[in-house]
Amino acid sequence: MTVETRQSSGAEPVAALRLTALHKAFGDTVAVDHVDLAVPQGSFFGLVGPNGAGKTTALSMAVGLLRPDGGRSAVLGVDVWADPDRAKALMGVLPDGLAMPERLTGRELLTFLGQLRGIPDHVLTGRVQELLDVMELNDAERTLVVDYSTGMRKKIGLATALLHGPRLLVLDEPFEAVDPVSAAALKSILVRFVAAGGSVILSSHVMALVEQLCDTVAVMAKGRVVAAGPLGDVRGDGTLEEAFVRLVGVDTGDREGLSWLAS
Ligand SMILES: Nc1ncnc2c1ncn2[C@@H]1O[C@H](COP(=O)(O)OP(=O)(O)OP(=O)(O)O)[C@@H](O)[C@H]1O
Repeated sequence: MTVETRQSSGAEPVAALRLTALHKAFGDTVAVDHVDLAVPQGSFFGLVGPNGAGKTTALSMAVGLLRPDGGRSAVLGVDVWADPDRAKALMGVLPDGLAMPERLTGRELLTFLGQLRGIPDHVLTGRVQELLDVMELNDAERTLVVDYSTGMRKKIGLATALLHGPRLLVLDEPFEAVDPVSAAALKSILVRFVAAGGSVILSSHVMALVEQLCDTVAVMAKGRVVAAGPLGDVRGDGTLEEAFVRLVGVDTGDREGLSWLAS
């Protein structure tokens, strides 16, 4: 598929993902408040924020899983809501709480999804085997996805996101519940994906992981982006965790209460 990699003016590269005034409210709760965000092509982008900041809602709208109340999302210049087929071919998505056909083995699931994507059989068979190898899911050859552990579900979810060779990966908490050995393997896949020109957006609560992997970050709080840019600019002289606490205004002072725990 041909996609634009430069704006028509010729100067600015097209963003891997661009959110423009993206907005969503659930009743009186404004989950995402007119968010503007540009994720540069080739970046490893970390989205962080406290619980309820709006990360999952923003990413769900960005990838076409949740209809926004307003605003736009474009992947490599392709509007996700106006041209979903083209946009979704460019993206691999690991959503929060991924629903997938569960009464299939990992191999069956990947083969089924690859066929839905129109990947020719001779290409698909090799890709499925490679993904099962890399994710170390071969030992679970006869296990149905419904019986997978949480970490195994993350791994098969990431495999489904990679299957069609996307240009952008959007991953909601990809390392949650993944053991350290598997996490190291997943990290190296993602680093290689970015080195080969792909772009990754991941949300995480683990600041050390974001600092280790990401070159660009955005901090969300109360539905808004309160800081975004190169990692070094956002964290300043301290750690990302210190910058996060400063930016979201977390109260870290001593708290009263739970005195019964000290007895
Ligand atoms: N389907 C829904 N119905 C009602 N409110 C919702 C729904 N989804 C999200 N919200 C609300 O929107 C706000 C943002 O939630 P969201 O899940 O996007 O945050 P988050 O940053 O991903 O949080 P976490 O880090 O805890 O996963 C929260 O106040 C949440 O209660």
